[in-house]
Amino acid sequence: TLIYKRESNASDLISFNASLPNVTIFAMGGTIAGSAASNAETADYKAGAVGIQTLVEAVPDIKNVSNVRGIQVTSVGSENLTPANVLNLTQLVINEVAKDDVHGIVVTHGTDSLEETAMFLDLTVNTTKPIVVVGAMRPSTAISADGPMNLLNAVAVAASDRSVGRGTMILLNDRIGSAFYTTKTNGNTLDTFKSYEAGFLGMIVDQRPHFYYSPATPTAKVQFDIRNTTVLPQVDILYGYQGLNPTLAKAAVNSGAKGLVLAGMGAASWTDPGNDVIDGLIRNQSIPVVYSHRTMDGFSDYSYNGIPAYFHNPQKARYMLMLAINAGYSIQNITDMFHLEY
Ligand SMILES: NC(=O)C[C@H](N)C(=O)O
Repeated sequence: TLIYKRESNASDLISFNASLPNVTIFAMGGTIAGSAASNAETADYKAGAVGIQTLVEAVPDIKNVSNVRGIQVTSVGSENLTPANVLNLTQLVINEVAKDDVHGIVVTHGTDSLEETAMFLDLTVNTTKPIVVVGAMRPSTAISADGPMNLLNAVAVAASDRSVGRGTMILLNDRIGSAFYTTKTNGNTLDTFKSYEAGFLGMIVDQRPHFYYSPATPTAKVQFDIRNTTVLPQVDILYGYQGLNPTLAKAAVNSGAKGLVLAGMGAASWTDPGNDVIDGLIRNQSIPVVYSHRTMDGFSDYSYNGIPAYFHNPQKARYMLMLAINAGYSIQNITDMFHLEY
C-alpha cells in the first residue's frame, strides 16, 4: 500500500493508516447527503445538503477498511446534474486513477440519474481500478438511513483487490451491479437498483465483497477518450406512446440536438407517422436516431431506418450516442457500436 501523497487538498484526508489501501471519494450530492426536517421524513428533504466530510465522519468504520479523501464536486439532487457536471467529474476521476497511491474511487451520487453517470464513467475511464457509484434512498437524517452502510460498503468494494478489473459498479442495498446494465426500477424502495437480465456481479457481507464470477467486461463495451473534451453534443430522448406527437423529433433537432434516442414501445416500435418524420431527419439532416425501448428490458433490433439500441435503455443509449458523436463516429460506426457482438 502506498501512502496518500500530501497534496493541496490533503486537508480533506479523513484518516490515515499506512497498512490500508487509499480510496478517493467524489461527492455529487443526492439523497445520501440529504437532510429532512424530521427523522421520520423520507420523501420531503433537501438533497445534497450534507458535505462529504460529515458523511464520512458519521461512519467511523470506514477507517477500518480504507484511508479516504473526500472531494466535494457538486451538492445537488442528481436530477439537476448536467452532462457538463458528469464530464467534469469524469476528468477528475481519470486524473485520480492515474495516481499510484489510489486503489479505488467512490462516487456518492443521487439515485435518480446515478446509472447515467455510472455508465458514462464506465465508457470513459480506462482503468482496472474499481470505481463504485453509491447512493441512498433515505436522507441521512432518517431513521434507518441506508446511506451510511451503503457508503461503508462502497468504500470496502473500492478498497478490495477482488474488485479490480470489473469496470464501474453501482452499489446500493448490499448488491454490486455493473454500471453497464444496472438501472433504477422503483422511485421509493431501498432495493431499487436491479439488473434483471444480466444479473448482479455480486453482493457484500460484513464489508467483504463476494463476486459471482471472475472479472469480465460487458460484451458490447466500447471505450471513449474524453480527456480533451470540453462540451458534449446535445442528444435528446423522445418517449413513445399511442398517438405520439411526430413533430417533437423535429423540434428537438431545431433546438440543437445532434442525435436522438427514442424510448419506443415494446421492443422499440414507433408510430408510422413518427417514423416518417424520423426518416426525413436521417436522410436530409444526417441525424443519428437510436431506437431504444420504454420497456425495462429486451432486445430492440427494430429500428425502421434508424439504429437499434439492442439491450440499452434510453438513458444509457443517450450517453453512448453523445460519446460516439463527440468522437466523430459516422452513422455506420454508431450502428456497429450498438450492434457489437450481441
Ligand atoms: N434517492 C435519491 O437520491 C433521489 C434524489 N432525487 C437524487 O437523485 O438526488
